Amino acid sequence: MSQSTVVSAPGKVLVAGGYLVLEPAFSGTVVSTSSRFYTVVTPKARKESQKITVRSPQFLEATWTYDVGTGSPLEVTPAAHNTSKNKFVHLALRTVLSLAAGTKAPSHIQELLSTGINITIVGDNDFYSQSAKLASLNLPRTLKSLSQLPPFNPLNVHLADVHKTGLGSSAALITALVSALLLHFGLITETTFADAASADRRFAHNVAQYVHCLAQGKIGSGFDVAAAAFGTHIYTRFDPSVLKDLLSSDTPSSQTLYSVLSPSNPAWDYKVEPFKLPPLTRIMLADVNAGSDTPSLVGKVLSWRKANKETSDKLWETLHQHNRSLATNLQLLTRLSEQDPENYASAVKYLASLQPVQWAANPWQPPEEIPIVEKFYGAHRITQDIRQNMKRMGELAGVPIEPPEQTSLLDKCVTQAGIIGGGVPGAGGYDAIWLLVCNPVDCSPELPPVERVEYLWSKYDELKLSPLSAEESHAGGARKENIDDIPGLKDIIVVV
Ligand SMILES: Nc1ncnc2c1ncn2[C@@H]1O[C@H](COP(=O)(O)OP(=O)(O)O)[C@@H](O)[C@H]1O
Ligand SMILES: C[C@@](O)(CCOP(=O)(O)OP(=O)(O)O)CC(=O)O
Repeated sequence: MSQSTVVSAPGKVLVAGGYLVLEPAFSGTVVSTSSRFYTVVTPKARKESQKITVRSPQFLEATWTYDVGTGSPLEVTPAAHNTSKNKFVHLALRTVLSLAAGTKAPSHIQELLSTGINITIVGDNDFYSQSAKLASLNLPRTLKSLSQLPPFNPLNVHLADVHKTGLGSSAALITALVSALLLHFGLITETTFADAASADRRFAHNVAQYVHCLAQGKIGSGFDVAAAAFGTHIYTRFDPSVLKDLLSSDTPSSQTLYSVLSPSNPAWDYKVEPFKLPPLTRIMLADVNAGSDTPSLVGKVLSWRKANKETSDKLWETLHQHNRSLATNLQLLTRLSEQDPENYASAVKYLASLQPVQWAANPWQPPEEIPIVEKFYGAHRITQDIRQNMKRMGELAGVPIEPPEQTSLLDKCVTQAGIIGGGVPGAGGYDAIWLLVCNPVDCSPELPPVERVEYLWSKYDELKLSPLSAEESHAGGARKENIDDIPGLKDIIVVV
C-alpha cells in the first residue's frame, strides 16, 4: 500500500439557496458533511499492463475493468467482461488520463500504466440508507445504532438499486476520484492541493465539475462538486458557457481539455465565500425515505419561473435577502462566540432548554447574553421565513418543495427546545430534512436538543425517519488521507 494515493471528499447539504443558486445573480449556502467518499489508487500487486480495475466493495458485482490504449489520443475502453457500466467512473478515468498524457512526461505515465492500477471507491454509510440494515439487526433508528454499524457497511444490492440519502454521492465520488488520479499521476502536488485556495485545488474542482456535468448529461449549479472540493461555503455558480465546447465534443484533445479546465482560465467565474456554522451548534439530518426526483422538480420550477417573470422575480429577490441574512446572522454568531466565549456558551446552554418562542422573552437574561440570544432568535425567524417562501415557490410552481407531510414534521421539530431552525435541503421534496440545533457542551439537568430530536424522530409515525450521523465537516473539502487514519479502509481494499 506504500505507493497508494488516498483522497476523500465530503457530502453536501444545501441549507439555503435551492433553485436560486442555479442563477449567477444569487447564491447558495452549502454545508459539507463529515461523511465522505474515499478513493484509493494503488499500483497492481500482480502486473497487468495497461489495465485499470475499479472496485466498489460495498455493492454486488461492482467491479469495472478498463483497458488503456498506448496510442494518442489515449483511449480508455471498458472491458468486454464488465457486467455493468459506470459512466461516472469511466469519464473520470478518460479525462484525467487524457490530461496526464498531454501534460506530463509520457514515459512517467507509461511506467505507472505498465504495472496496471487498482482503484477502490467507498462511501461512508450515511450516503446510503441504512434503515434495512438496522431493521435486520433489530436496532432502533438512532445515532447510537448507526455508530454500531461497521464502516463502509456492505449493502448487499447492486449499485443501481441502492437507496441514496441525498448527500451527493456522485459529486463526492468524482471529486475524490479525480483528485486522487491527478495526485497519483503527478499533475498536482500534495502540498499545494492541501491549500483550498491553491491553483491545484481549483484545477481538481474544474476537472471534477466537467466530468460530473458530462456524466450527468447536464450542467446544474455545481454547488455539490464545489462543496466536495472546497468544503462548507457560500457558492455562486460558474457561467456554463465555460464548458459548452468541451461538452459538445466527443473526445477533446489533451490540449483543449487543459486550456479549458486550467485554474488560470478566467472563464471559471464561480465564487466561494467563506462560511461555517456557529460553534456549539450542530446540523442534524433525517433521511425521510420517501424519495423525490430532483430533475423533475427543477424542470417544473424553472418553467414556472420563465412563464411568471414578475412574480418569480419578486419571490427570488425576497428569498435571496433571507438567504443572505441567514448566512450573515450565523457568521455574526461565530464572531460573538470568538469575542465572548463564556457568555456565548452560557447563552447556548440556556437556549438549549427553551423553545425558540421563549428565547427573546426572558426579563432576567444577563445583559451580556442579550445580543447573542437575539441573534439566535433572528436565525430562527429567518429559517422560518425561508421555509415559508420555499413552500410558496412550490405551491406556485405546482411542485412539492415543502409538501404538507414535511411541513408538519418540520413544524414539530422547530418548536422543540433548543432548535434554531430547519428546512428541506436543496430542491426540497420528500427526501430529507435538516435542522440546526443548539449543542452545548453540557445540558444537565435538561435533555440535549440532539437527543430530543432523535426521540421525536424515532416516535414519528407519519413518516419513516432515519437520522444520518453526519455533522459539519471542518476539514475544508477534498483532502489527501493516510490510509491508516481511516477506520476500516485498509480492510476493505482487495490487494491483487
Ligand atoms: N460507491 C460507488 N462506487 C462507484 N460509483 C458510484 C458509487 N456511488 C455512486 N456512484 C456513481 O454515481 C452514480 C449516481 O449518481 P447520481 O444519480 O447523480 O446520484 P447522487 O444524486 O447521489 O449524486 C452511480 O450511477 C454511479 O455511477
Ligand atoms: C435545485 C438545485 O438548486 C439544488 C438541488 O439540490 P439537491 O441537494 O436536492 O440535489 P440532488 O443531490 O441532485 O438531489 C439544483 C442545483 O443547484 O443544481
